[in-house]
Parts: sequence; structure tokens; C-alpha cells
Amino acid sequence: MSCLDKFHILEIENLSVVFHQYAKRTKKQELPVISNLNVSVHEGEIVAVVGSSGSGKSLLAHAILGLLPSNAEVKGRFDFLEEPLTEERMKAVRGNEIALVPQSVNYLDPLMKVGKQVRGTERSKHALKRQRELFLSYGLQEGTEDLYPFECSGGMSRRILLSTALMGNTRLLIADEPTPGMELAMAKKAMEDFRKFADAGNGVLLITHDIELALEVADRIAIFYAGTTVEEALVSDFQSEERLRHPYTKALWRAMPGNGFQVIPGNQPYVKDLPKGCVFGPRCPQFSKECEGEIPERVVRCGTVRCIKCSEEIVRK
Ligand SMILES: Nc1ncnc2c1ncn2[C@@H]1O[C@H](COP(=O)(O)OP(=O)(O)OP(=O)(O)O)[C@@H](O)[C@H]1O
Ligand code: NI
Repeated sequence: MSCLDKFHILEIENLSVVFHQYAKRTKKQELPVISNLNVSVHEGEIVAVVGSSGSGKSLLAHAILGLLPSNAEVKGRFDFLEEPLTEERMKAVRGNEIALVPQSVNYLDPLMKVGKQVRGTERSKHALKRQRELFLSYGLQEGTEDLYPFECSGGMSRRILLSTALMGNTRLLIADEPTPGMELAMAKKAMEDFRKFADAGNGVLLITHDIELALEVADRIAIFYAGTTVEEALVSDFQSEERLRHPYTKALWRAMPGNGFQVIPGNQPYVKDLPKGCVFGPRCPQFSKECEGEIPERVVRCGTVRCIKCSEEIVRK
């Protein structure tokens, strides 16, 4: 949600992911790893998904791409280019109109030369030219295309994965922590490329735990906590604490180097021990009994919040 009245590249509403597991062989167990999650990306936008480790960021990426294991039950509405993203359509667009830069470099096929992997099924001269341009621009020397993944360093593999994502007719790029292990200059170049890609009328969902990076490159930020979006904010909202909506986002703001480095006590709850009602309740200075009830998502200015204490004027979607 935002005040933008622009074309939606991606819109996800009410996503929930539950893992069905067997504990001690017989007892069935349900792990609700994502609940009530909404997020959208408009054309021209980089939306950063920010959250600490285990908040559900990679699961979101995999849920969009239909890559979760079979014991995961996924519910929710997915629209891509303003049309439902059915399983069949997903298969057709994955790796093409929707590209993933995965969090792990292990996604490269160990048995295929990297140049061929980047080109995919495209055999044309144009594809070869484009792959070579991308490799050159990411400082991958001539000859890299003929290497196998085990011959590439971690940083090289990251740049190869980025090249793969920027090859095709991509409209939505989902980048899951794309830059760790890369030199600063290359990481900056990747972010510039994402900007250019978005400016050309496409969308980027940038998954990161690095809020400062997110504020530098994104247009909007979705804050994840314990498997849900607690707030969607414009980057400009981070100019002051008052403009932020959720106590967790405010706490993240206060923990930033320029804002006092104050760390909040406690930990994000593990999915097995989610509290009743607000997932942030046990750590929230504003907690009261009502926070244990249902917490609807509300629209506040050009963003959203899941907090009943946020007292600002509410505008319905
Ligand atoms: N296959 C699975 N079965 C059960 N639980 C899982 C599975 N995959 C992930 N989880 C759990 O779901 C939660 C979210 O995981 P996810 O990988 O999406 O986190 P993340 O936000 O991407 O973290 P990180 O920043 O460390 O990459 C974690 O608690 C994780 O343990
Ligand atoms: Ni992850």
C-alpha cells in the first residue's frame, strides 16, 4: 500500500505459510512461519523488505516463486502485473519475468558452466552478447563463462547470480541479501543497476537485514517481524521517529548509528512460541491487555501499520 496510484508489478495479500511437521515421528506439528502478510511493489519501485534473521524474508521470496517444500501450506492472494499468479503462470514466468537473486550461492548448478547458466535456454548471439556485457560490467574476466561454480569464489558467484537475474525479460526482481561477500564498489554497482532496472518501469523486492542499505536505495520499506509485515513506510518517513508508525520500527530507528544506538531488550519470538495478538507485544513499551486481541492492518498516511496504539488519522484503502 502507498499513495502511489501506479501499476502494480506485485501485490500480495494475506499471505500465510504453515509448515506441517512430525515431531517424534507421530505427533503432528504445525509451524505458522508467515501470517497475514501484505506487500506490494509498483512499477518504478524498489521495495525493501527489512527484518532480523528468521523473520520470514527468504520464505516470502520462495513463496512468491512457488519454491517452498511440499510440507508448506501456502495461502493468500498473489497478483503479478495485476493478474492472478496461478501455479501454472508461476512456472511460465519463473526465471524469466520474475527473477530471483537467491540468498545462497549454492543455487548455481554445480555441473554447468556458469556462462551457460546465465544464458539459460537462450541460444541467440544476442544472449551471448548480453551475458558478456554483464560479466564485464561486474568485473568478471573473460574466460569466467567457461568456469564451473566450484572454480568461482563466493564474491564471483554472487556477481554471476546477479548477471543471471538481469539477463532476461524480467519485470520483477527478487533479490535476497544480494551483496554480502561482494566488494563495496561492486555492491554499489549492483544497487545502481537495481535502480536503473526499476526506473525502466520494473519492480525490485530487495530483501535485506541492513536497514541503512535499504534507506539508501529503496523507495519504500516493509518491516518484517516474526513472519508478518508490521509496517510499510516511505523511506522519507525515516527522517524522524515521529513519522514512523510501529513501536518496532521506532525501536529500529533508535538503534541506528545516527540516532543513539539504543538496543531494545529481548528477542524476536520463534514461530513455535508466538504470543497472542501482537507479535511484538512482549517487547513493546506500550503493551496493554488489548494488544492480545486481533491486530488488523491499518492505513496511516502513505503506509500501513499493525498496531492498535498508533493513534493517527486512519485512511481506509
Ligand atoms: N523448511 C522449513 N521448515 C520449518 N521451518 C522453517 C523452514 N524454513 C524456514 N523455517 C523457519 O521459518 C522462519 C523464517 O525463515 P527465513 O529463512 O524466511 O528467515 P529470514 O528472515 O530470511 O532470515 P535470514 O535473515 O537469516 O536469512 C525461521 O524461524 C525458520 O527457522
Ligand atoms: Ni533469508
